[in-house]
Amino acid sequence: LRKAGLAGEIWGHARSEETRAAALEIGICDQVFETAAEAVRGADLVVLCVPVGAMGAIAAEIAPHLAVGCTVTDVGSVKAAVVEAVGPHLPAHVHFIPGHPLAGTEHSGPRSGFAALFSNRWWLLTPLEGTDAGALARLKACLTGIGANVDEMEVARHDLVLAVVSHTPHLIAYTMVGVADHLRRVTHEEVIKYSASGFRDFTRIAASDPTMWRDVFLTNKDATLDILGRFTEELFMLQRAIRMGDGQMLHDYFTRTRAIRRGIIEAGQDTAAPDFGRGAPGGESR
Ligand SMILES: NC(=O)c1ccc[n+]([C@@H]2O[C@H](COP(=O)([O-])OP(=O)(O)OC[C@H]3O[C@@H](n4cnc5c(N)ncnc54)[C@H](O)[C@@H]3O)[C@@H](O)[C@H]2O)c1
Ligand SMILES: O=C(O)C(=O)C[C@]1(C(=O)O)C=C[C@@H](O)C=C1
Repeated sequence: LRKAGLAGEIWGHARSEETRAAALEIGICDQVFETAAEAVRGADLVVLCVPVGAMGAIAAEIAPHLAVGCTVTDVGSVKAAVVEAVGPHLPAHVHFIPGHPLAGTEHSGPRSGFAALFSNRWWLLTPLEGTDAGALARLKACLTGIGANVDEMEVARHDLVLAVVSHTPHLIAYTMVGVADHLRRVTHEEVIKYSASGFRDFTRIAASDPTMWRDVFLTNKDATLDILGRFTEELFMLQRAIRMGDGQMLHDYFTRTRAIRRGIIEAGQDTAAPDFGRGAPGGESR
């Protein structure tokens, strides 16, 4: 927002003195406050950026302090749970428009942010019934102004789609790294020492914030369990093909998945390109 010149003043809140000081030091906030209530005073736009499970408490705290006509949005990875937790606290004189940028890294904290993070990435909005058209248009203009591609989606559909493209893949990465860690004890560290790039990508994902991902799975339970069930069925099918020596089945399957990957690249949605280590000041490199 700052780089695009889209905000007059940016005020922030974080619980720890260290995080507030970092936000001032790197210049992403003009002022920081010890409470969320102080940080939202007189704001045109409020963005909630806490783990999904913490959204409700923050909404309750800020609700009495929100200006008339203010837009409240969020960046939570799950939408139904946020709508349920935040919506009831907000007064009728504010516009609540839930959102989710499909961009991020395994790093946390203000020093992991960088101006190009949302550039050419999807930012999904899940407007609720009766959302003010003017407020929605202003928020969209703001997000496209920072380089994001904005789309609208219905809340339940968002949670199902994200269970496929983000939540379940994270669970699989966590599991695979757990399996390797268990094996490491048997193989005297060779697993980690010789891990090839496929496994290294899994370890990057599995290094993501534990609180954030705990909340994702606790709040997008049904969709994740549905996709995980389908994943397990496919896995058993592949397991059987390996056991039976069914090379044709394996080849056909991998040909299909290769086409999906190529489709993603052709659509310009390849996320492998950014160098997160370089792009995230202060963040660890991959
Ligand atoms: N990291 C990603 O890849 C990514 C991408 C899209 C959306 N999101 C969503 O964005 C939100 C924030 O994630 P982030 O990656 O910016 O995390 P982050 O760790 O950088 O920031 C979260 C902040 O919330 C604070 N916090 C945690 N629990 C809190 C509580 N109970 N009360 C008040 N503050 C609390 C933390 O101290 C931290 O300052 C989450 O809802 C996450 O699901 C993350
Ligand atoms: O590349 C990463 O580190 C991410 O996992 C980012 C990622 C994802 O693509 O799944 C993670 C969670 C989100 O809610 C949005 C984006």
